Amino acid sequence: MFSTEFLDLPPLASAGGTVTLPGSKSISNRVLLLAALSGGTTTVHDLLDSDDTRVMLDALQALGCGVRRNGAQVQIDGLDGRLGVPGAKLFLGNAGTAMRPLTAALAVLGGDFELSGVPRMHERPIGDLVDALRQLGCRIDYLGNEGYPPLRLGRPALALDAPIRVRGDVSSQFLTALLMALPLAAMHGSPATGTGASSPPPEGAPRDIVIEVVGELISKPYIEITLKLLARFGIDVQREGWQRFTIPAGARYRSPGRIHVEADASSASYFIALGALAARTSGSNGLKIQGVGADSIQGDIRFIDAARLMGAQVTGGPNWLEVSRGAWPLKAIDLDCNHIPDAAMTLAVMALYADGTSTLRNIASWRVKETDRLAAMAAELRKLGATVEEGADFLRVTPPASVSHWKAAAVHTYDDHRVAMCFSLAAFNPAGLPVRVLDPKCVGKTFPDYFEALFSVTAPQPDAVPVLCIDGPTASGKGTLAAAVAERLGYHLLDSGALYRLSGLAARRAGLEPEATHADAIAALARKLPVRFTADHRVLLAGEDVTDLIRSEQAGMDASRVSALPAVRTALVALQHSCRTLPGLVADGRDMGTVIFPGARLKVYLTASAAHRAERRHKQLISKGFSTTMESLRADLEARDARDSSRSVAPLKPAQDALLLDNSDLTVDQSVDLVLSWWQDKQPFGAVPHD
Ligand SMILES: Nc1ncnc2c1ncn2[C@@H]1O[C@H](COP(=O)(O)OP(=O)(O)O)[C@@H](O)[C@H]1O
Ligand SMILES: Nc1ccn([C@@H]2O[C@H](COP(=O)(O)OP(=O)(O)O)[C@@H](O)[C@H]2O)c(=O)n1
Repeated sequence: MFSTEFLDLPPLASAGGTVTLPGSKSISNRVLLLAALSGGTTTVHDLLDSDDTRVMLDALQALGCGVRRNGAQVQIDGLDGRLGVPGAKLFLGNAGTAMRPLTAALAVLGGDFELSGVPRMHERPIGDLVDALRQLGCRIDYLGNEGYPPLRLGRPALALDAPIRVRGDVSSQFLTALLMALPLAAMHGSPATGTGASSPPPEGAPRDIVIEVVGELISKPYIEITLKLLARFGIDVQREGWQRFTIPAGARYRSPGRIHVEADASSASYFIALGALAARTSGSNGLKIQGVGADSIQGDIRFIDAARLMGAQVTGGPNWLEVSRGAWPLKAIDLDCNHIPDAAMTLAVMALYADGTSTLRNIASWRVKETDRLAAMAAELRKLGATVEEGADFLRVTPPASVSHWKAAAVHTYDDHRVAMCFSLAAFNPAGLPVRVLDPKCVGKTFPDYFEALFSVTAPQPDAVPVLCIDGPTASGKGTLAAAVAERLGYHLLDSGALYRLSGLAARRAGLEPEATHADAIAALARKLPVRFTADHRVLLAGEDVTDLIRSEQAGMDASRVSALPAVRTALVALQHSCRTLPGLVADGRDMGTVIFPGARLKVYLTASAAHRAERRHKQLISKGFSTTMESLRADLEARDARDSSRSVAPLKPAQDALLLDNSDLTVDQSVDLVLSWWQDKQPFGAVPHD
């Protein structure tokens, strides 16, 4: 996951290959709650690992459920309708799929619970659910604003004789919450008085429980998911149209033992759109999406129909889809999107590539999601150059009038995963502009590795992957600076010195003195270096961890000597070029800006006085347990400077267009901030990274 302040997406050109999607958020959290309410143990396969599911798992654990994780598999020891650790205070982040069903289940069960979340959660209405629950005798108090979390739940005196009425026109999550909670009452009958949290509700006469929906029910497909999952857990709800739902008397949750979570159909929408709007990467067979098929139980899968209307070609099987570009430009649409509220956001971005004005209707529910999505989408689409009309419940998008009307935008994401994922698709703009996504980690809500998945199936426009070079003499702080800058930008890091150090080590191990007579043999070793850089910054040579070994002064000297051999330098070129991958690269060395990446967008030539460098290296080596003296170090580094600067091939010198930075009197943080400000100046997003 990218946890950077922003992520710059270079202009993208094509898509191809296979992407495997994470499990659905809606299904994951419903399954977790149902497993918790059932008796026995449920093994959940392919559970989504995200902020919202973690929130739910933590809450269930706090309520006394056994939770065991084993990769994408989780075992839940259910409590057979007897959930409840009295006095539990549950923090539910911004997870509506946890807040609503838990409110209902805990309010029906009774106990002293407090449910709260992040500030945005306290702006998301819950009054209609609370009204419905109060109607049936639940005791619920608002701890903040009337109609919104946080909530305190007390002990109910359930009255289930009359049908329970719930509004269906604000969010279908209210009805889902009631459908999942009320079998608790049907299971035990309706107690006349409140029940203790830790003791089972007393038995009464089991009776049918009826829910009536007031107003037109929105997001019906989500209710279908709820009903299908309830059936898997032994509860067969009878439905009359979308107005009346009956939970039969004596209904009882039964664990299915094991259950698989489908991949998220809303997440699939970004890749369906990608296949529809990107050219096919040469040599690939189009874009395959693994984990969800056209017969999915999730309503958002109907996004396929909308994408087809816009021109996408979609085929598929039970657990996969294949998408490619059909009509191009895409065809403008005018569509009622009530049945695909989440995925419809993706259509708004596809509309940027359409042949006219598109209108998305009946999407008022966007206003009460993670953010006011109608306002958010309108504002961010406008930043890209689109003309947008925002109505109470519709959005009308006209693409930029011509290529030159597209604008490079820093997209604000409002802590809303879907806004971030949608706008990544703007990187296919015909103007070849990059797109900045602010706060990219918000995708953690449902799809933590979204951007990694996107990069794995997309190809950039030629030469579009940005490179930032940092060259300079030994111990000037290149490695430190490069690593910090790469981390702040979310870019890959090329420590080219390590490649020369590894080549020197490989030569030594092969019994070759690092000198000209062995140049070809060492070059042959360098060309096939069995090197691997791990995510935790270790360097492996043929599987052996040599991270510390290659940092000795001896290894540095050997590196300097092999690096003077032209054949070795040539042998390492392809490996260095192969590191330039999405979303970008920070390259550290001696000739990054002069030879390897001459077209790099920013080149920094980093120096510090010999005295400062010797002192820094001394501290560094002593802290790693190597014994050395300042005098020998200074002599070594001056010898290395001389050799690096005087060699015939790729001598150490600043590139003509490099910016010089003498950091003798700067701290590491000051150097990092300065280089990032230079980088920022090269971007088309304006001076400040925020809007
Ligand atoms: N601006 C700086 N001020 C003080 N010390 C620094 C600075 N930059 C780097 N250092 C320290 O100097 C040492 C050598 O830095 P390193 O990044 O390994 O240099 P290089 O890659 O250029 O050989 C490290 O211990 C590092 O923490
Ligand atoms: N791009 C590069 C990187 C390193 N090198 C050589 O490899 C040696 C080790 O590189 P390094 O960056 O790890 O060295 P230090 O700067 O840390 O001493 C240097 O002394 C250079 O001679 C090079 O020639 N070209």
